[in-house]
Amino acid sequence: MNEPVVSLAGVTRSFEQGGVRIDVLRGIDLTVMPGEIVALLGPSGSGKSTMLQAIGLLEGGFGGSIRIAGVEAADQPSSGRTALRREHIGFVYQFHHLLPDFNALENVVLPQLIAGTPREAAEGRAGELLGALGLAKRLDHRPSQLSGGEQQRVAVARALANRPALVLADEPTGNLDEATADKVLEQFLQLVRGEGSAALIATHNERLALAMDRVVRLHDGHLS
Ligand SMILES: Nc1ncnc2c1ncn2[C@@H]1O[C@H](COP(=O)(O)OP(=O)(O)OP(=O)(O)O)[C@@H](O)[C@H]1O
Repeated sequence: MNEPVVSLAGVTRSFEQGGVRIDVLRGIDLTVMPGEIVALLGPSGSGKSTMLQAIGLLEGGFGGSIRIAGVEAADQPSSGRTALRREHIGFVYQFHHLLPDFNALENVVLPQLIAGTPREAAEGRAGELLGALGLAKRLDHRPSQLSGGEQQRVAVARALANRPALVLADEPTGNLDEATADKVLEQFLQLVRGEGSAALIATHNERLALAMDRVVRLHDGHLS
């Protein structure tokens, strides 16, 4: 049987603010299988970003078990968690976080070079991904020379560049107008499906969530 790309068991996270403790995640269980696209819904402040940070191994402070590709993150030293993240996970945020001094192609090439891909292959892959997202004529544009929707599409290509088994997306179209958001999300889903990656996508948009394979809801620190 296939191994889950991520499995969470009893994941907890609390924050202390001004002497008050807030239990944001109170025992999250979730399994995502290879290629599965899951929508993460929940009201503002329910902990969607916190949950994605847990899975992305970007921060500590979480209780419970987080397994990425079968490996228990808590058993790993910091270098092991970084390696797990680099090897298996791609991120798309609400804001693109592209490097402003590099053009679209370079922004997608760079993470591949860091991962050890030869330049020619990295450029070929970046060109293909950006082409699939309709950006073939924008390769040499810097982020400031791109529209918001185009910037997010470059961020999508960058997230997929190293062929991650899992893409984590935190409101990836949250700062776009509705029509652009729909289009970008549709292209994002199509590309992720084509690549065979799994994805966990936090969104407020119930309608867009229905285009995904499964919907999970975060409420009062629990998933349903
Ligand atoms: N570093 C922190 N210190 C204290 N409290 C925090 C911290 N990070 C998050 N929180 C709190 O945890 C709760 C969940 O925040 P989170 O950003 O995960 O929610 P969200 O569901 O992603 O919200 P939104 O949909 O508005 O982006 C919020 O009440 C927030 O104030």
